Amino acid sequence: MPTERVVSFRNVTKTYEGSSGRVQALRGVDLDVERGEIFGLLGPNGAGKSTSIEILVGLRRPTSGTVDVLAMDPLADGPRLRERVSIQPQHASVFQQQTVAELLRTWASFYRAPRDPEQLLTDLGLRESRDMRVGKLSGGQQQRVLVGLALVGNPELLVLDEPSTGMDPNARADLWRLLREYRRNGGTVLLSTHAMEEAEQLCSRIAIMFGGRVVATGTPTELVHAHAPSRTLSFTVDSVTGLSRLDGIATVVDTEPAAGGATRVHVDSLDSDATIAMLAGTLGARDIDVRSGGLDGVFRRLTGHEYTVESPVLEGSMS
Ligand SMILES: Nc1ncnc2c1ncn2[C@@H]1O[C@H](COP(=O)(O)OP(=O)(O)OP(=O)(O)O)[C@@H](O)[C@H]1O
Repeated sequence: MPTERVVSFRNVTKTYEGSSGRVQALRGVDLDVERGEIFGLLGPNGAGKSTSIEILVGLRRPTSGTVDVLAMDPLADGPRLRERVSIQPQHASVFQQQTVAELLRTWASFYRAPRDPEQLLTDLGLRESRDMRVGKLSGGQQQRVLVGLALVGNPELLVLDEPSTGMDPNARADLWRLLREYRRNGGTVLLSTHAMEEAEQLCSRIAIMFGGRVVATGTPTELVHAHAPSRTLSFTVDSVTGLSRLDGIATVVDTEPAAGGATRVHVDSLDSDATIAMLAGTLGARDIDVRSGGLDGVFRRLTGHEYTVESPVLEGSMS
């Protein structure tokens, strides 16, 4: 099936002039999102996710580079773009006095072909809160309302900046269901997230951002294969004397005593199939457990950091 590019960034840079100097938030971002994707931007604090999103919807002007969204320039074609692209508002604080239903109805009235606000209330798990003032809702419920405001216009492209922040697991499951259904009906989603699980389970493709650049792009599986292919296997053996047979296939990273004088062994391997065959065969290992490094492993490998690390690039502080 031919793909249709919905978003394209080419060598996009953004420099902020701040009180503590110039901050180079984007240092040459290239990004392509195709129609029908749920595309995730993943990266530590300060990587440039929000700046990219704000440029994408025309809220900020890039310092240089080219941005194309549905064949439009977000700055020059703002009003036309906003009919087809919705972004979730960042804060519910400006809507404190309205009830949830009033707010969704008002917002729906801005669009030509909105979704049914009442159905959306049900889909978002907000039916019982429909007559409550937004200011009285919990943080997670307010977050659902903000996502609802982006969805009610029934856009072609839905842009969400950390949509599941503050949501409990049920709310997050509701959100994922809604976004998958929206995609099945032809929609495209671009979202930023700090949650590896969200990126892994929800997103069809991911761009990992770090220090104002996209450092890797691919499906979650492609990224894991390319950047964190090693798996950790844990197993129990009665004797450790045979472990040397794993040389060349797996590396022992830890051992610990287990019940009945046995030993629990943890190894890393790039060839888990061969390792399992050896463990189950000659070594007589039991309780074999296999774990992938997952996107966590990819993230550590590409950024050299655990998650949520500040990484601003302060021009003034560079020699
Ligand atoms: N209005 C602004 N003025 C000056 N610097 C800014 C401004 N907005 C963002 N920055 C800086 O630009 C860099 C990128 O910020 P941005 O908010 O785009 O990152 P992010 O990946 O969205 O981070 P987070 O995960 O914390 O939301 C950071 O160093 C940030 O401090």
